[in-house]
Amino acid sequence: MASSPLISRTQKDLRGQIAEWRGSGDRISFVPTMGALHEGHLTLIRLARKKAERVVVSIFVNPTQFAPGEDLEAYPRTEAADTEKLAAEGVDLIYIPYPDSMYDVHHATTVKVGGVAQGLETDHRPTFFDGVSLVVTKLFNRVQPDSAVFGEKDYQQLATIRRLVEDLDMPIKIIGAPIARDEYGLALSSRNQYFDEDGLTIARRLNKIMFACAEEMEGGRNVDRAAEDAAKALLEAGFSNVDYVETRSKNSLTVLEGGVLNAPSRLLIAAHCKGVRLIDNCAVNAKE
Ligand SMILES: Nc1ncnc2c1ncn2[C@@H]1O[C@H](COP(=O)(O)OP(=O)(O)OP(=O)(O)O)[C@@H](O)[C@H]1O
Ligand SMILES: CC(C)(CO)[C@@H](O)C(=O)[O-]
Ligand code: BAL
Repeated sequence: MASSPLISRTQKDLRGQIAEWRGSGDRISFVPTMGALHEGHLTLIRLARKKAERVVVSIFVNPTQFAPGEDLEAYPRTEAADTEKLAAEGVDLIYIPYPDSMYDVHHATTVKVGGVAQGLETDHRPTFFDGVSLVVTKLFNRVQPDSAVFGEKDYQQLATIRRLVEDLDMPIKIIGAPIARDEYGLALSSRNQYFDEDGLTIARRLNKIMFACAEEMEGGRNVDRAAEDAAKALLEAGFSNVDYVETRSKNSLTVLEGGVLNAPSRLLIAAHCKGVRLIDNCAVNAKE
C-alpha cells in the first residue's frame, strides 16, 4: 500500500522537502488544482507519475481568478476526501497553502499573458487568465518542478501556461492531459456537482453537439456556419446562454480566416446550463 502523502501548508516546509528530494537527484512533477478532485484530476496525477520520481499536487482555490459575483465562496472544498484520493494515487506531497500566504496585504504584482490568453474565455471572464497566470507563476516558483501537468479540458488555460513558461524562461516542461469524460461523454469537472438530474441531462448534450459539429467541419462545411448551428442546437437542448462556439488553430488559437479549416484546429465551447458554466473542446482536423 502507498504511504500517506506529506502535507505542506507553508513555503518553508515545502521548500525543505523539495530541496531534500532534489539533493537525492529526484525529479519533480507538479499538478496544480483547486481541489474537489475527480477522476479527471487523477489522470493528470498518473501522467505526472510517469515523468518524475516525485509528484506534488497543490490544492488552492485561487481568489484572484474569480471575478466578483462568481462562485469563489460556493466552490466545493473537500480537503479530507481529496487527501484520501491523493494517498491512493501514491502522491508524494500535497501543498495546501494558507490563502494569506499567497497574497499578503502588500501584494502589487500582476502577470498578464497576451496572444492566446486574449478572446474566448477572456471575453467573458476578463481577469481570469491574469489570476491563473499569477497563481501558477507563484506556485511554480514555490514548487520549482521539472514538469507540470494541465488538462486539455481548460484548453485555453493550457495554451496560456505554455506561453507564460516560454516567455518568462521558466525551465518547466508543460504536459497536456487528454479530457476525461463520464460514460455519457460529459467532461468531468468539479462544478458538475452543482447540477441536479435535469441539469446533468442537458449538460450531457453538449459533447454530442460538439462532436457532431466537429464532424461537419471535418467534412468540409464552413466552420463559422457549423458553429452558428451548434450554438442554436445548444439553446434548443436547454442551455440558457452560449458564450462562444469557435474554431481556432490548435496551438496559437488564431481565428480561421473565411471559416476555412486550413490548419489543425480546435473547436471550443462555453455555455451555461442551470446556472453552471460549462466548457469543452475537441480536435478538428481537415480530412486529407
Ligand atoms: N475532465 C478533465 N479532464 C482532464 N483534465 C481536467 C479535467 N477536469 C479538470 N482537469 C484539469 O485539472 C486541473 C485542475 O482543474 P480544477 O481543479 O479547476 O478542476 P475542474 O474540474 O476543471 O474545476 P472547474 O469546475 O473549476 O473547472 C486543470 O489543469 C484542469 O484542466
Ligand atoms: C491551474 C489552476 C489550478 C490555477 O488556480 C486552475 O485554474 C485550475 O484548476 O484549472
Ligand atoms: N479549471 C478552471 C478553473 C476555473 O474555472 O476557475
